[in-house]
Amino acid sequence: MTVRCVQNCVTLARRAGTPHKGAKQRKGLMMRLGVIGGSGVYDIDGLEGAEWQTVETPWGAPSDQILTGTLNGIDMAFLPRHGRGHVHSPSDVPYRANIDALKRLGVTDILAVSACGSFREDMAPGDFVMVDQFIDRTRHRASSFFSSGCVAHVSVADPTCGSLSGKVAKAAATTGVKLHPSGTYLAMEGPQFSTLAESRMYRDHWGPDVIGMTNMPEAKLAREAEICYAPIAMVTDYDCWHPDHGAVEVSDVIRVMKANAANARATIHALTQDLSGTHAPCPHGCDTALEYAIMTAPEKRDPGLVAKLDAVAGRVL
Ligand SMILES: CSC[C@H]1O[C@H](OP(=O)(O)O)[C@H](O)[C@@H]1O
Ligand SMILES: Nc1ncnc2[nH]cnc12
Repeated sequence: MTVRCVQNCVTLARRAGTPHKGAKQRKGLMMRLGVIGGSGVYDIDGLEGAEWQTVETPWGAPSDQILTGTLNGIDMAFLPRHGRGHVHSPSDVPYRANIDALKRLGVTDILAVSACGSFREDMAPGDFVMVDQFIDRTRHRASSFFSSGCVAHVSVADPTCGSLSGKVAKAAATTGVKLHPSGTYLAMEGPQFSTLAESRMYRDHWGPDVIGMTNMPEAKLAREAEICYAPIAMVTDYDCWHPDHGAVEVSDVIRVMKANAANARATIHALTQDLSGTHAPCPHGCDTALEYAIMTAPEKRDPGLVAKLDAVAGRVL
């Protein structure tokens, strides 16, 4: 199935209280849970009415088709960040198309699953970290939907949704995995892993807890699209700073990733069992991030760019 410009249809259906087939009956705004699967997580099982949908966006094609359906009565939309078969390098993931496509499908909340290296002895391979801060060292990626012709500035002081992250943490805890409730993720450009000097500098002077290549600009774009975003980072290695572990090898990462992926799937299942299916107004304001963010006067806006922003910013344009 191909979805083109469905934003208005989705919004109208949700406001009219029309539940998605198989979804729980709801009062208020309907939740649709988006899951972005990282390395090792290319699908999720158990969806009722599962269908891989092609979604077109003004920002190009997303990483892959999007798997929709319901899980424990919750509307779901799953997108493998690197595509099935891991075809997109971290620098080339179409981050804007991915977030736009999820928004276009009516996603209100995103659980972002990622592999990461650790800078802390006590964050060991196999542990999960609820990331709540970022240091953005990416350099070659479009990091905003907005630009000249429609300028907007959203706050990313608190770049993740504390409310959704709390629910994800509770779900992850049911799997028995060791969970760290807070952590700072350094987003590097990649695709090479860090040099020893970089790894030591990050660890000794900058203070991040984990390192990965993909959560930026994803988190910033989710905020611009007014979607609650909860990243869960699954530790696969100690990066290269650790005297007992040496360089990061993909073979080691893949071995740990397989166990992590099973725990990620269990977390997603537990999360859907705990959700009501309603997206209550976000207490942190994620879903109103654009309220006062757009600076460009209406008569000065570029109509072409405004048209491209129909899904992510249609609420305020
Ligand atoms: C396979 S290790 C490097 C690779 O894994 C992570 O991807 P994701 O964040 O999508 O799980 C990391 O960021 C790198 O892209
Ligand atoms: N050490 C590391 N650095 C960057 N990305 C990673 N993904 C998994 N391990 C990583």
